[in-house]
Amino acid sequence: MIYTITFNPSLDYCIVVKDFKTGTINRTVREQIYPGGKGINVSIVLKNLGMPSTTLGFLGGFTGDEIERRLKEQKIRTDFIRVPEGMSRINVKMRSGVETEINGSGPVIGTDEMSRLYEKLALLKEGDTLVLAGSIPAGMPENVYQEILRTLEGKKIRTVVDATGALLRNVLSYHPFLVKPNHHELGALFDVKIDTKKDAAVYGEKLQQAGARNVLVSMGAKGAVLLTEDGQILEKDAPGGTLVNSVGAGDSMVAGFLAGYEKYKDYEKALWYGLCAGSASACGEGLATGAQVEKMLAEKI
Ligand SMILES: Nc1ncnc2c1ncn2[C@@H]1O[C@H](COP(=O)(O)OP(=O)(O)OP(=O)(O)O)[C@@H](O)[C@H]1O
Ligand SMILES: O=P(O)(O)OC[C@@]1(O)O[C@H](CO)[C@@H](O)[C@@H]1O
Repeated sequence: MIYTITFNPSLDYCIVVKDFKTGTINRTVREQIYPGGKGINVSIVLKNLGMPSTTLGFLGGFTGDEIERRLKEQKIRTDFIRVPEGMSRINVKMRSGVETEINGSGPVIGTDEMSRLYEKLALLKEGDTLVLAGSIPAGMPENVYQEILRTLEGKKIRTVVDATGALLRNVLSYHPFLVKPNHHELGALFDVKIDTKKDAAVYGEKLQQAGARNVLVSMGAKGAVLLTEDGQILEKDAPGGTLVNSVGAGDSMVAGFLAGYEKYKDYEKALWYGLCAGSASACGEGLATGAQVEKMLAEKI
């Protein structure tokens, strides 16, 4: 079974505003609301690609209820822990020529709720996959991802981490199966600017040297570089298409990679699956559907 953890789920309020201006009233020309948070997005795209998963994490308030209701509506298995105070955040994603995002900080997670998460994680079995993705709520220690990987050590659970900064750096020595920074996030870890696939490979290799088994560096419209545990460096352009909404493109790529790897046990095909899922999300409204990904796979492989 695949499990995704979203520490800080959200309702993504996606709006289109014509000529947005600060300091005045702007009105939307289009608005949509989706359940969000990186782990949740991975679960949604996995479901769209025919792979079941269970969403773990923390929810609070009426926004938390709505996130869960929408996931259940999509027949996605949920096993969230409720926080007694505060509400899950609403993240604003605005398109007005460019994309602007305002992400909330989310409710405080208490020690009781954290213990309940560890109880759930203790039930994971050999062969399961755990995806840790996204930011953590304010006040939570930055070693939390590392602690989770530490408790799973030796259990033969495949771990995937899509996080930034210290959250990512701290897990590397626990040999995650996959880490997926984008090129900006990878550059920030080493205080460099990464613009080319060659540089992405150079710095991606440093993550492998620090312990990651496979490193997938996504580069937006430019595609991605995959460094595999068997020593391959695979570079691939993204399938073409016009950007509509990049929210969740990276999460879709993680889902596509996992689905492709599960299906073919082949890194090159998994990379291509990931790219097609990422691009199908980026070039359409909402997250990639199974049909959109299939269409891209069929056209370009
Ligand atoms: N403008 C685009 N055109 C086509 N494909 C895109 C575009 N942007 C992203 N993608 C696809 O999605 C994948 C992941 O994108 P990106 O590198 O932006 O991830 P990310 O920064 O983690 O995304 P996000 O944080 O927006 O979810 C890319 O490798 C590519 O396949
Ligand atoms: O604040 P975080 O946890 O880093 O990112 C949260 C978020 O921006 O990531 C997803 C897209 O990847 C959205 O659904 C969600 O709003």
